[in-house]
Amino acid sequence: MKKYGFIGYGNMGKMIVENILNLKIFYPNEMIISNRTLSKLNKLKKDYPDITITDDNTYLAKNCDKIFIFIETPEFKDLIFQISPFLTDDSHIVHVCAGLSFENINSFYKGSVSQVIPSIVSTFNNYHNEAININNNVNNISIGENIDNINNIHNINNINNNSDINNENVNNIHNIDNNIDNSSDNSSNDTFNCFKNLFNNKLGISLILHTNNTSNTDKCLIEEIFNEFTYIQIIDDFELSNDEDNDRAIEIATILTSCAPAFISLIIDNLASIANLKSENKINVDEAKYMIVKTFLSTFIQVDTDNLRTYDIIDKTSTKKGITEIGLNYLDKNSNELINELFDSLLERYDEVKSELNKNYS
Ligand SMILES: NC(=O)C1=CN([C@@H]2O[C@H](COP(=O)(O)OP(=O)(O)OC[C@H]3O[C@@H](n4cnc5c(N)ncnc54)[C@H](OP(=O)(O)O)[C@@H]3O)[C@@H](O)[C@H]2O)C=CC1
Ligand SMILES: O=C(O)[C@@H]1CCC=N1
Repeated sequence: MKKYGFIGYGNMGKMIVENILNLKIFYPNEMIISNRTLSKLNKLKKDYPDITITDDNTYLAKNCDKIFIFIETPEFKDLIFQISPFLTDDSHIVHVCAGLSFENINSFYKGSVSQVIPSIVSTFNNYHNEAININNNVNNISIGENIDNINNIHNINNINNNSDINNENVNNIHNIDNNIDNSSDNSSNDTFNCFKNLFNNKLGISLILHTNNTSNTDKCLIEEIFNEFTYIQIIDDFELSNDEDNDRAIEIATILTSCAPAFISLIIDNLASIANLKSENKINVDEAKYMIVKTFLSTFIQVDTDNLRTYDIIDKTSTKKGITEIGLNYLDKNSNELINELFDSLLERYDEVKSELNKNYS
């Protein structure tokens, strides 16, 4: 029986592997995890003795058809060269490498490939107990139930309509334990629990793309796995179209979903330190952060649930002859340029990364 293989246990690999384990999507004994530095996997092995760990990617490739690759983008080609002797017609490669196009890969590997662009904010593993509680709810949802709700991004076909969610592979995703003890709940995690419940136990967005030689069974398996813990957006079957507009759309979507958590965090930090300075230390940085985060979170929830639209919030906050309006005018005048320049610098960086990849992959 082939296992599920996961190569690379850094930020993305660790998050996704731990989500899969915490949410009991696969049994540990059907997973092989490989990392260049084997010692990084010691804790995982201690926590899940039935999991197989290795630093030998060829061993993993021999024993797995479905292989998830979480290594740095420039390392991808060498890895495929290393494991390709062991890949078969049943192999399916799933990678998370930002900037790597199907065209790049097609120049040296013709098998079926999916690309997933995850986001660090889909992390459930820091909340292990809560994640187990989530599983209680997840178990009540038939796998794939939310797939109908998936949005697509403009110009790009939506989810594969003929995916069969009852197919054999999807049945390999297990939610093992239905009898979860909720007593581990504690009040310090109330916000996180409320948030999870509000958002159907999902955090962050994962963008998903498949090559058109990917079977519906394989597409469905990947979509179902990520659908368990993130909102998924399928960008389907446009690969190898050599359409630069599509590339840009994916890059922008990546910036909005994958890079943005870092930008938002930086804004929180800067707001907090300036609040601390301006209040002459009367509000310390942690207090300021608390106020900012709770306010951001509540604003996002209002907008996300359509309870209050952005327009309503702007309008209802700016009391006539009040204070907010001055700030709104200032931000409106100055933030467009800042955001424009931010996008320009990120897209410029994308072009550099792509040109480097094109050189190496032609
Ligand atoms: N970080 C993010 O928020 C996002 C990242 N991505 C993409 O995910 C990919 C990984 O990023 P990230 O997780 O941040 O990177 P990290 O550097 O945190 O992790 C990379 C991991 O891959 C391991 N590795 C590298 N080469 C090999 C190899 N040949 N065999 C086995 N293991 C190997 C490294 O091992 P070692 O321990 O020896 O260094 C390391 O643990 C990138 O392509 C990035 O574009 C996509 C969306 C979001
Ligand atoms: O910074 C990066 O390259 C990765 C891809 C998107 C988010 N982090």
